[in-house]
Amino acid sequence: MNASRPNTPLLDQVQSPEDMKQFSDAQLCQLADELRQETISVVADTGGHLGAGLGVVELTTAIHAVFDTPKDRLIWDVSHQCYPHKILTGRRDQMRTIRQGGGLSGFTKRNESPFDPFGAAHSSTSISAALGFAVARDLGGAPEHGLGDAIAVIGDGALSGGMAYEAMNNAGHLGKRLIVVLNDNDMSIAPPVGAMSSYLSRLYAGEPFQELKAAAKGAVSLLPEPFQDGAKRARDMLKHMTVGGTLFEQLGFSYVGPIDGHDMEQLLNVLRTVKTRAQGPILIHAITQKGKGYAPAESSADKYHGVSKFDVISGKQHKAPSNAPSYTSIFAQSLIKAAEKDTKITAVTAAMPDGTGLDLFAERFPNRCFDVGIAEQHAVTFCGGMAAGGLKPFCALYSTFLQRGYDQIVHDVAIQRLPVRFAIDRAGLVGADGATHAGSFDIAFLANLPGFVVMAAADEAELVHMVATAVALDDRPSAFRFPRGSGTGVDIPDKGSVLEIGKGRMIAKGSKVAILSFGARLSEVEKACEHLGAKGITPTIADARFAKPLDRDMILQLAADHEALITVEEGAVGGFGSHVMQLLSDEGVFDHGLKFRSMVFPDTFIDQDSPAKMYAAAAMNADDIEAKVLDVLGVGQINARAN
Ligand SMILES: Cc1ncc(C[n+]2csc(CCOP(=O)(O)OP(=O)(O)O)c2C)c(N)n1
Ligand SMILES: CC(=O)[C@@H](O)[C@H](O)COP(=O)(O)O
Ligand SMILES: [Mg+2]
Repeated sequence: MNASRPNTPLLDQVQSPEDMKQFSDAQLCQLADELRQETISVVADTGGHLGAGLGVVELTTAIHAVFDTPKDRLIWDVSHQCYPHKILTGRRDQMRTIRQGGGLSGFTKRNESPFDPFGAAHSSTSISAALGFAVARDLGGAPEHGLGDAIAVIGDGALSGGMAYEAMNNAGHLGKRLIVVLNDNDMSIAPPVGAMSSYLSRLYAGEPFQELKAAAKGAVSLLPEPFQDGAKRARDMLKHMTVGGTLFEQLGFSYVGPIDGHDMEQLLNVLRTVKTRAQGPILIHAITQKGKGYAPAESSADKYHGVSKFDVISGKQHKAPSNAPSYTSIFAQSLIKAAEKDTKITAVTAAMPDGTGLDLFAERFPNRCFDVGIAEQHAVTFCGGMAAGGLKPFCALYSTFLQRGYDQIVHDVAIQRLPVRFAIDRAGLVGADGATHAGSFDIAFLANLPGFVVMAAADEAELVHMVATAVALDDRPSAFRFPRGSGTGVDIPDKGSVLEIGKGRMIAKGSKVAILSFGARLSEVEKACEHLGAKGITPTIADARFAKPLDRDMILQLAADHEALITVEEGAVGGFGSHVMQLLSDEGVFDHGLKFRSMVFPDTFIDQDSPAKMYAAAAMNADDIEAKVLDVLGVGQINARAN
């Protein structure tokens, strides 16, 4: 814990936004300052998402001061910027548990507070959800707190996601009262990309910001004509403030801005006027700074998007030492090596260049690396097009975000049997980001697609081989998955070997029970078998490598040679184990009495914790595997432990 806590006399009086209502504007300014210090102090102790929260401190304070939350529904896009919001909405005392087991979520969550009307963590959903609340309000839906205004706060990065436009298209057509605040800090996780980002910059680049500030003192003048009393004067002023009809106006929104999202006076004036006068959809364009008010964040390249615990004075983060390189870096290095030899290799990231390691690839091959923004659907089809055009695209996405592009995988890749290579990072349970970020479903949703090759790396050496295999596999789509974090520390081959498609490998020959692992649980399987060995039980261990196509020969042989077969995978039901079961059933193996167990994630969403504890909750650690073996062999756990 950082020694001193900030002095927060006003914040100490706020248990809920209701308590802010009697504050003067000057006090609200001070409250925002205190909120910023408190946010820094919390995240220094816990780690988590910091830069985005610091950028919306004034916005958060002003929205809660002006609007009537939770009756007015405030929806944070992605919601990684929600820490100040949580502090103001009755959760300050629990903030130091954030992202930990049993603690607060790092994102908004419906079951955590009525002030979180809609859960988020994946991007670009806020306008759709807010529009849903607006329609529910107008059609008489009246849950617990009644329904007031619907307010979406969406970042410029999130605005690169297609859903945001689908929602604006619908909202502009419906014409319902809906408030969208565009929190434009000219940053995503990495610097933002794309034509939309350039467009937003043009909306304020040439503007004399100080003049705007002055103009905003009379906030009414910020509003478009329908809301103006002095229509003519305001129209003239608006001409200075926007670059002619904005895209948002063309879509049917009233556009207000750009305004200074750190100027409380401006924000309060604008929000109060919007609250009083808005009729249809309105977009308030607020210019903010990611990391605002904390020098180490402001000056760092990533604006302290996501940080470990850190020292408040120096800003130095306490990163846990690692004994092995990360899977991500092994993937990136392997791909770079392959791309040095094969000029057809390209790589695509959806706004996660650092997270996927493609920042390294981009340094080496700037023309062959594409950051498409938060646009996973486009990323997949874009790769489909490149593959159809004769390139060898690697679509590098986190498992959880790949979910966004599923129809594109089916329709634009699999049905056309296009050789897109999916490098699926963050497969399995990821830890502090919790259920929204768990990579649980990709095995199931890919292995059921005809023609797909689906691999999982048991360790970082295997990952090197799988990259080589994917490069070589040029007649159909393929995917290889690997977990978040450090590898196991095995020797890493200089050069990957191309694996035989659909062939697993034997790790250890034993008897009675065979454990067939798919992916990175293999080390836990080996640990379990060490313990079992001490009890006189020596399972056979095999690494399947492929969930599709299955190694039929190996699986049928394991079934023939053992009393029991157990599959283990880091994924939900419907994946590898289900395919093995289908094979065994089709081949009539169960007719002859094979005992079969499939270890998969339970049918629940597992909340955030350390990965080891999440795997314990999923009953998939070494001791769970050991217990499963004992159970299937009918050996009592207690007796076995006593032996
Ligand atoms: C669908 C999806 N893809 C990727 C991400 C990862 N991600 C989380 S925050 C973020 C950047 C968001 O930028 P912006 O909306 O501008 O918010 P800021 O952090 O700048 O406040 C990204 C890419 C995500 N949450 N959801
Ligand atoms: C909010 C979000 O989606 C990302 O910031 C995510 O938390 C990053 O996760 P990694 O730390 O695994 O890259
Ligand atoms: Mg941003």
